[in-house]
Parts: sequence; C-alpha cells; structure tokens
Amino acid sequence: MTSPSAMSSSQSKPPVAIVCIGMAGSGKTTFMQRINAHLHQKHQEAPSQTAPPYVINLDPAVLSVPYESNIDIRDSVNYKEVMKQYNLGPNGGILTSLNLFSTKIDQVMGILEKRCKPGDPQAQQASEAAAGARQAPKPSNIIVDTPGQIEVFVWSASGSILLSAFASSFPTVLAYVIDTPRTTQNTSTFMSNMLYAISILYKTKLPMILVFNKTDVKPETEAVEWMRDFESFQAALREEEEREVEGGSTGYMGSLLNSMSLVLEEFYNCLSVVGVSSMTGDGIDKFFEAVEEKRTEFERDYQPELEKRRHEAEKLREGNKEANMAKMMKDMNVSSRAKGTGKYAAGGPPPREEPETVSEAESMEGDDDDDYRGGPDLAVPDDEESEGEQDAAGVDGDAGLQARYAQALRDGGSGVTGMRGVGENIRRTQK
Ligand SMILES: Nc1nc2c(ncn2[C@@H]2O[C@H](COP(=O)(O)OP(=O)(O)OP(=O)(O)O)[C@@H](O)[C@H]2O)c(=O)[nH]1
Repeated sequence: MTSPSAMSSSQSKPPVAIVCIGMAGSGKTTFMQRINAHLHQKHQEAPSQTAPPYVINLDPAVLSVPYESNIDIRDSVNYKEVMKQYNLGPNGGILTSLNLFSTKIDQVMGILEKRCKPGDPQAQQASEAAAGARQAPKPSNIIVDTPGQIEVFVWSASGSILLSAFASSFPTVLAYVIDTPRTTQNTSTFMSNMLYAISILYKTKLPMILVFNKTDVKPETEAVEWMRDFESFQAALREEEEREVEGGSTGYMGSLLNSMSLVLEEFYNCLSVVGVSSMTGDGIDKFFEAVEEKRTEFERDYQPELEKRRHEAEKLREGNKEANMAKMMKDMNVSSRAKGTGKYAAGGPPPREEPETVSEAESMEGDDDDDYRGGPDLAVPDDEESEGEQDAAGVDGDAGLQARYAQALRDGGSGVTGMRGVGENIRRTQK
C-alpha cells in the first residue's frame, strides 16, 4: 500500500498527458481503451489515491469510440458539415475540423488546468482541514486519441498548437503505436516505420515511447533486437537478400538499410520501447513504467528547452511589436498628412506631379502603395472622431494619439497565444 507521504507527493505531481499517435489501423483506439480501463481499475482499487484519467478524443471522423471522453472534438465540430460547407475531402475535413478546434485551445486548457492540475499542497491541506474531509484526487494521466491520418495531426499547424499547449501545462509524452506483425514483416517496412517515428520525434520535440502493439499475434522481441543490435538487423537483411523476400530489400536498398541501421543507433537510444497487447492487456504495466521514466525526462530535458523556446518566442513577439509600432507611427504620420493635420496641415499635401511616362506612373503607384499601407484604417474614422477628440488631438498633437496607440498595442499583445488576446477582446467588446 502507498504510504500517505508517498501519496501526497504523487498527488502534488501534475498528470502526464499521453498523446497516442500511430498509422491507421495500428490499434490506437484499442490501446486507448486498454489504458483507460487500466487506469479506471487502479482508481477502483484505491479511490482515495488515484482518479480516473481525463480522456480527450481529437479524432473528428471516428463514428464511435469504445470509451467515454471528457472532451470530444465531435462535440465542438461537425466533421461532415465541415466537409460539406467547405467542399472538402475526408483529409481536408479532418484538418479543418482540427483547425477549428484549435481556436478553442485556451478554453480546453482552462478546463484541463481546473480539472487536472494539483493545487498548492498547503492550500489544499487547509481547505481539507476546514471541510473536515479529503479532497478527491486529481487524475494522474490525461490520455489523448488522435486521427488515424497521422500526418494530418503531426504535420498541421493545429496539431502543433494542440501539442505545444499540452506541453506548456503538463509533462507530455507521445505514445507511437506500431502494428508489430505488419512492421516486422520485412526490414524495409520496419525501417520506414522507424524513419517516420524519427520525423515525428524531431517535429514535435517531445519524449516518445514506441508501443509495439498486437504482441498477442507476434511478440515484439524481433523488432527490439533489430533496434538494439544492428548486427541482427543486418543479418535479417542478408537473409532477405538471399531469399529475395517479396517487399524485402536487395541491391542499393539493402546497402541503404544497412547504413541506416548504424546511423539510427543514436536515435533508438533515446526511445523507450514496450511491447503490449491492447487485446489482452499484456505489457500495460510496463507501458506505465515507461511513462513515468519519460515524465522525468520531460522535466529534466524538455521543459528547460520549452521554456527557452517560449522565452525566445516572447522576445520575438516583443521585437515584432516594436517593429509594428514603428510602422504604425510611420503610417500615422502619413494618415495625418492625408487628413490635413500634422506638419502638412497648413499648406496641405505637396502638389502631385503628373507622370509623363507609363513606367513613371507605375513607380508612382508603387510609392503610393508603400506610403498608404494600412494608413486610412489606422486613422480614427471621421464619423467616430468627435469635435472634442479633434480638439484633444490638436492639443496633444500626434504624440498624444501615438501614445494611445502604443498603449493599445502593449495591452493587446499579451497572453499565451494571439488567440487568447483576440478572445478577450471579443468578450470585452460584447459585454
Ligand atoms: N490481435 C490484436 N488486434 C488488435 C490489437 N489492437 C488492435 N487490434 C485490432 O486492430 C484493428 C485496428 O484497431 P483500431 O484500434 O481501430 O486502430 P486505430 O489505429 O485506432 O485505427 P484508426 O482509427 O483507423 O486509425 C482492429 O480490428 C482491432 O481489433 C491487439 O493488441 N491485438
């Protein structure tokens, strides 16, 4: 039994977000169902220590899922309607549904933080003492199912937004589910799948567990051996060449695979590998041990890197803000010229010279474009500008207006994402 101190320390840890990705048919949904059942069972065995997992379904096209989701993309977006309205095919429909859902990421994260993040232990103890009862524990895992069209999730902007939002609040781990019998059919299929895993690892920059699924059909031992010992992979390759296995590799492909097996050794070392059967439940305990290992790795290696990237993005945003402001100030100068205020107020704009040739006319049009980009929009519209305001602008001059715009820019640019700022703006204006 877990000691109370161990329990409280595990309670103070944030839950690990496990994002299940994998090729269509690799068994993601069955795997999700299995880990969900496993965590529910843990909760039933010790209800005061663990809570059931928080379940998120991000597959908009799935007809039914064999588990209950706390957040389901299908509640927010109607995939079929999206396809119809935007005249899209199935993949475009999934991508657009994910894009639409990702615009709500701040709400999703708000819910997740409220439901899953452990509070301050001291405040919790105080409120438990005041209520005279223990608070219900928070989930130790958030589990996320993704669309079978793996590239739609991993290579899309919305996939990146969703993953980085999870990773900014919780330790986040990718469970890359692999169909073991199919992948170990021959060395080239195996290598293709491994290369895909690498590309995802480098794209997402998140810790990854390779989950060799369907071990009830074929054990993962061969795949693990190929990963851990390149000589055994090369022996399998030679054997294929001798037998000329269908789909196997001969000639230049064989030598490419041979070299790849050496190059990939480094990559394999940074992965955790487990064999599971989502059908029978075999290997699920090992999977959760790997999740805990990856949590430590996330906190040690990935979090500082994420913080660094966030800091750099923040700096870049600040830089952009400055640049935007400089541009806006330039535009305002121009717009005040256009409105007859500012330094040209007395005499009006300088007389425009008539073009004498076509190329001169074109270059003059180009000049206009440069000068007036955004100018009229940024100037206060005539119908909104009251007499008093005009006076104030006259008193403050451009400096007063510029200060107000600068303040607005400063206020508007904060928040985790641009969207949050926009959302707040909308809410404020709709009050
Ligand atoms: N024998 C065996 N079959 C499995 C296992 N896991 C999944 N399957 C089967 O593999 C097929 C695909 O499983 P799904 O869970 O639907 O796979 P998926 O990756 O979610 O599929 P998409 O949603 O289309 O991407 C189903 O017929 C499952 O019954 C397993 O551990 N053992």
